[in-house]
Amino acid sequence: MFKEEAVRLAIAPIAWTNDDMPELGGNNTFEQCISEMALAGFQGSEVGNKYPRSPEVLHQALGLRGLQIASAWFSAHLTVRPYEETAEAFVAHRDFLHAMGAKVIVVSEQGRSIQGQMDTPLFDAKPVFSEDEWTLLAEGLGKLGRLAAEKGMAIVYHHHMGTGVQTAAEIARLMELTDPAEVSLLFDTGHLAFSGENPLEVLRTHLPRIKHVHLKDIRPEVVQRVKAEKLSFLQAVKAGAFTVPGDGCIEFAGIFAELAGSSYTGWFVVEAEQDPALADPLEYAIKARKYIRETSGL
Ligand SMILES: O=C1C[C@@H](O)[C@H](O)[C@@H](O)C1=O
Ligand SMILES: [Co+2]
Repeated sequence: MFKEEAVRLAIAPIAWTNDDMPELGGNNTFEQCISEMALAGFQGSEVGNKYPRSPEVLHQALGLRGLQIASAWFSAHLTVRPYEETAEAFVAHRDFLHAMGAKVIVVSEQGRSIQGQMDTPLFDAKPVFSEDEWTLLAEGLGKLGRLAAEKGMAIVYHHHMGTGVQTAAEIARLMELTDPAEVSLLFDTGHLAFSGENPLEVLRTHLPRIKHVHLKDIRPEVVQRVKAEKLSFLQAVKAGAFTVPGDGCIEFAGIFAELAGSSYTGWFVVEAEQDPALADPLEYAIKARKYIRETSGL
């Protein structure tokens, strides 16, 4: 179904140790995490809070297990802080990822984001950007895109629950305001479904700009609870709102077919943050790998 060598499969360390809540999986080591990724049949990883920041040390540990770095998250604050502050942190992040051989840099604007607030209801309080904020975001992302291009890399914007770019309309606005040569898009199935969007429609609308894919599923009964009980994003994650592809309600067969028929090349990253005490990361990684093989042929 997929063209040979077009797509490689990675898995994010967030199922082993959670960057947003380091107490989740606090006992899981870096070595256990990457060994289990390889054991489950993955070729790549994103970067978690327990990963060594020395490219040499990280290369050595990953190389032993046949893994590569696909990318890593970067929090931008373009709408709330001077551009130079974001740019300085971005360049350090870019150079680390470049040394690791990654081609894309995941960027998410965190200005007025509620994703890290434990008690703020997710469906009541997400930021809605003003015209000035949209301008700051679009112009700042354009500049970050040019900084990425200096190293032959691209930025991929991560739409995210609880942020100013969450809905399909907000994604469309951002894509309109930015230059495709400077700003590409990350397609995260789980965040779109959680927000009430149809992931396949968003994929079809923006396919030429998508350069990175996060595969996560949602448990609809938990999403209902999040709305009814006014839970926050972090409480939703702890309650099990996200799971691996095939374990929730998202229809992945159509999504894989659409991507296979396109010119997409790059990584698919299984990214399903759950409490590792409740959802064994190796068991779920194996489950995801099997489902992707059966549904996409990868
Ligand atoms: O890509 C991601 C990175 C995480 O830190 C984030 O909260 C998660 O939901 C996600 O999609
Ligand atoms: Co994601």
